[in-house]
Amino acid sequence: MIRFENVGLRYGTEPEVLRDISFTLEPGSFHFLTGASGAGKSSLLKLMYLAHRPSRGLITLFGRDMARATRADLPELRRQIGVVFQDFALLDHLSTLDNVALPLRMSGSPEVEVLEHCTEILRWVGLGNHLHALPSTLSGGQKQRVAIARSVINRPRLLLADEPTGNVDDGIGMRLLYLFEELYKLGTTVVIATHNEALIRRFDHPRLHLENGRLHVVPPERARWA
Ligand SMILES: Nc1ncnc2c1ncn2[C@@H]1O[C@H](COP(=O)(O)OP(=O)(O)OP(=O)(O)O)[C@@H](O)[C@H]1O
Repeated sequence: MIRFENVGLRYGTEPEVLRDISFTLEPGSFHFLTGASGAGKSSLLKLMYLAHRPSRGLITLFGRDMARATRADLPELRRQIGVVFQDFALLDHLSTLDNVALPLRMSGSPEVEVLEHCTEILRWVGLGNHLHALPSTLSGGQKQRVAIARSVINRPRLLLADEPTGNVDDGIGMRLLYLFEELYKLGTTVVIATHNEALIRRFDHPRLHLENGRLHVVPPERARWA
């Protein structure tokens, strides 16, 4: 699904933020991505989403060498990826429901299904009473839930989420993680960056841990009891 070989990333002329990163994510796997603030979690997710180009090394996504991907290839590749970044990237002029519906409408789903699925998922994330609200009228945690609903609505092949439970209480955080867990059970490859150790421990998944610019894969048992 994704393979990194000796990938490095630097911003401008600064020292590398990520160094010699090598790992493979098998299709249908679930990993947490951990590390201290500033360790490079968001940067790594952005490399996976092709929002940054690596300074060196090779990235293979969906079996394709990304060094050969052109700008014109990006939309089709990204359509297969659900993302929740920290800025949520909602479209301000669209309602909650219309934001969530975007991926389905772009893929040509029948409108009856679009409305049914979007309403159902928005109810699940606790926003059933905000279907027609504009993002500017929502709280940070509510916007985050809209972004999460949008990221999972079309069952992407790959789901990347950056601190998806950062602005919600633990009860809603668990609900959101179960949403990702359901997607994983349906075959989606999932990577979730989080600082929330309590939530991580409830799930039996390995973690990708970043420290000093390097990445270590920690198996589930150690991830659980570390
Ligand atoms: N666009 C950018 N330009 C320059 N430096 C950047 C940029 N984005 C991130 N950095 C730097 O790269 C390093 C890693 O940042 P990143 O946001 O990837 O870390 P993080 O692990 O996601 O942090 P947090 O947990 O606080 O969100 C930091 O030192 C940050 O200042």
